[in-house]
Amino acid sequence: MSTVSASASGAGLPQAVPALADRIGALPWPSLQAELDAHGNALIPALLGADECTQLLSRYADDTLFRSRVTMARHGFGRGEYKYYAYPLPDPVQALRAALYPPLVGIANRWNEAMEIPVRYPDSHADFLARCHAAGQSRPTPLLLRYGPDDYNCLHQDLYGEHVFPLQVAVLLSRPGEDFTGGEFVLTEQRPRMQSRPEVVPLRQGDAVIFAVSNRPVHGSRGSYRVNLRHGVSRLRWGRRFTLGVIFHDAGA
Ligand SMILES: O=C(O)CCC(=O)C(=O)O
Ligand SMILES: [Fe+2]
Repeated sequence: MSTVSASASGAGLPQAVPALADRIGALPWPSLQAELDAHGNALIPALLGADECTQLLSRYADDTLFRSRVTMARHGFGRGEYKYYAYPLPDPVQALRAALYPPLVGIANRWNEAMEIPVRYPDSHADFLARCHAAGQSRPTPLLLRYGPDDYNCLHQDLYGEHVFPLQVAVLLSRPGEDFTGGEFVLTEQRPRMQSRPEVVPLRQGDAVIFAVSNRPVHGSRGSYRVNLRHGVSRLRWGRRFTLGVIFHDAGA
């Protein structure tokens, strides 16, 4: 296993923190996959350490890293803002995107089969991106979001063109209760002929949530059917909240 060394805070010996790809490889994927099948979302506790979170959010103002900035209120998306990273993605973002994709491909392919969607996904993220880019979806979609008091993110789906990878990941970079209150990660799921079902995912700093982008199959007594999902963030009561969003498909012009 390759490691990068990081000094432990306070007294004690330096601790070796496994590189991100190794940490992702060592996650309990069978149970995460079962959670995704059952609920359409799965929580990875402490995927990033506090230092990694701080590093990422502290570079929000560095515009050399980003291709564009979106003021959410201007588009009716909510309140707050976000920035899309430019290529080349900074190290941890690229590593997260490349390493989280392979363990999700099997679920994505299985879900498409159950929903009778003919698209199947290649094993490597580079190959999937080549498909996006060949179809004109070549702008990077990973993003950093920033919320302040009273900011929120309306329920939405991150679709950017014909090519869609059906799962995405968000990592909370701030500390609930200390950096902000409110600002909960919310998912809704609409089943045919039923009212929408809400779900709140309780995230702590460094936790990641894997969730369905727009559709997933649910197995019922008469076979499987397709449900429609959206995600968003409830209103912050105070403070500042940053999130890293990892979307696997790229965006069209
Ligand atoms: O800030 C959040 O928790 C939600 C971010 C989001 O919409 C996304 O990552 O696609
Ligand atoms: Fe989103």
